[in-house]
Amino acid sequence: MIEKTADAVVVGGGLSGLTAAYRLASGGVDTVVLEAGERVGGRVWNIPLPGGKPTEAGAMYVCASQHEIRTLAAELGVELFPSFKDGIGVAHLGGRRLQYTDGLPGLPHDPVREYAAALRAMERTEPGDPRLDALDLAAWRDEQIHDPLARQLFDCSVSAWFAAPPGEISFAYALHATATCGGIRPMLRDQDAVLRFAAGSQALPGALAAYLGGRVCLGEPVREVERDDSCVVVSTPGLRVRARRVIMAIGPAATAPVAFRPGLPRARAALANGWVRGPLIKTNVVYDEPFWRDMGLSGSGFTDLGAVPGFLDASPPDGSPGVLALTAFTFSERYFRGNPPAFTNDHQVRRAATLEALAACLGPEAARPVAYLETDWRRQPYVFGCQGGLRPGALTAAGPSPHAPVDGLHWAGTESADRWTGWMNGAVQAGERCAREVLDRL
Ligand SMILES: Cc1cc2nc3c(=O)[nH]c(=O)nc-3n(C[C@H](O)[C@H](O)[C@H](O)COP(=O)(O)OP(=O)(O)OC[C@H]3O[C@@H](n4cnc5c(N)ncnc54)[C@H](O)[C@@H]3O)c2cc1C
Repeated sequence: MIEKTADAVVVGGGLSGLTAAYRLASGGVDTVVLEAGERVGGRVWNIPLPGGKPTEAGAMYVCASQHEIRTLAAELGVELFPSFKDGIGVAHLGGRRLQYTDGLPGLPHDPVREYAAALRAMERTEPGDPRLDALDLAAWRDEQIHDPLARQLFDCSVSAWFAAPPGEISFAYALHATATCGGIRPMLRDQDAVLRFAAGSQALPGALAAYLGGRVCLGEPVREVERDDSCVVVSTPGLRVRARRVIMAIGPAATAPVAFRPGLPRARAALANGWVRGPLIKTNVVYDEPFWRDMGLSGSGFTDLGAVPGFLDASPPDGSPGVLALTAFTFSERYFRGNPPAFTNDHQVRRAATLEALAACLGPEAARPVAYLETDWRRQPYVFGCQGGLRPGALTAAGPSPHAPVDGLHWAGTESADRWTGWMNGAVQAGERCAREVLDRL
């Protein structure tokens, strides 16, 4: 067993942990980062396209009002560029292919109005009433929305925000999470024009890790966190680090395999027990070129064709090769509809259904990619799914300040963010908040 000492140890080398460690190390604090996997970045992960340019297996885009991540990227010289969005979008709904330039294409007015009214009602609801935490999002939806198409539009939106079934997410948690993004409509408006990282999003954790150098230890899964009055001892199978402060930069679900002595603080235990993991598969479909642009199409759209809820142009900045990125919500009823039971677990079946749906939107060329790259986030060790959220009751059980430091333990990770929780920006903001907490106390 190797023994080390440090002023601060950071558990988790995702964007949040690395941001915290970067701010601490820049402030002269002796810091060690312990990352379970063999790479940094966690849910931010570049994979190669044919020819070698990077694309993203996980998080990809940044919104204009996400100041924390944009400031950090600028500070480290990591370039962002406006994602391609010119041209016409395509929807495939109810067996019809519809084109649109703005809003919701050719859908009947009444369901769209009912959907929009529900979003406004959600925005107007004051959080804080504990009764709202007893409700799940699907129950609230059924109280507010009666038209089946309007319910489907609502489910599409909330699936994208939480990557989890509406029936499992607390309504109060949904209010909290969307409020951290400035509210529902500002959050949706912000996604009209997004930015992407020119060298793939993992360039940002890569730049942080390059600054930190030997302070980052890979392949070190933390199994035990022991604390007493004077210090905290963090152990992996081969390494023990004694420090004055620990930043846990892992999500609530990721704390389950870690033994805390004394036990996990009550509020954090409530979050860990109540966390719903986002079961999601991300796919990048690669073509020699973005052929849809020559057809005047933006390469973005949405469908009710099961395998492809939505897609967007994720080509590199020079537009070569052409890439369509899409996320499949493996929990959704729409995902299963019309597909065989093996669908979620059979790569070939998923590939065929995905290409068929893209061809229905963008024409037969979409069925002839040069590569089809899938990342199943249900199966990534140490990450525990995509965004996710809290089950009914968990927010109340966790109390008013679940992320407050306890006995030398600090809580980072995007799930603890005050701004844009669930997003990369939240990871950066929570990392910076924790670094300030530690700097104030050392
Ligand atoms: C498919 C997908 C698409 C997404 N798209 C976007 C997007 O377009 N824009 C956006 O802003 N966000 C997006 N997100 C969300 C974004 O990726 C996350 O909000 C952000 O990366 C979270 O960073 P984090 O550091 O908080 O957590 P993580 O990235 O989960 O990092 C935690 C790290 O801790 C490590 N770890 C876990 N347990 C231990 C342990 N016991 N010991 C040591 N290390 C441990 C993990 O290996 C991991 O590296 C997406 C996520 C996914 C999966």
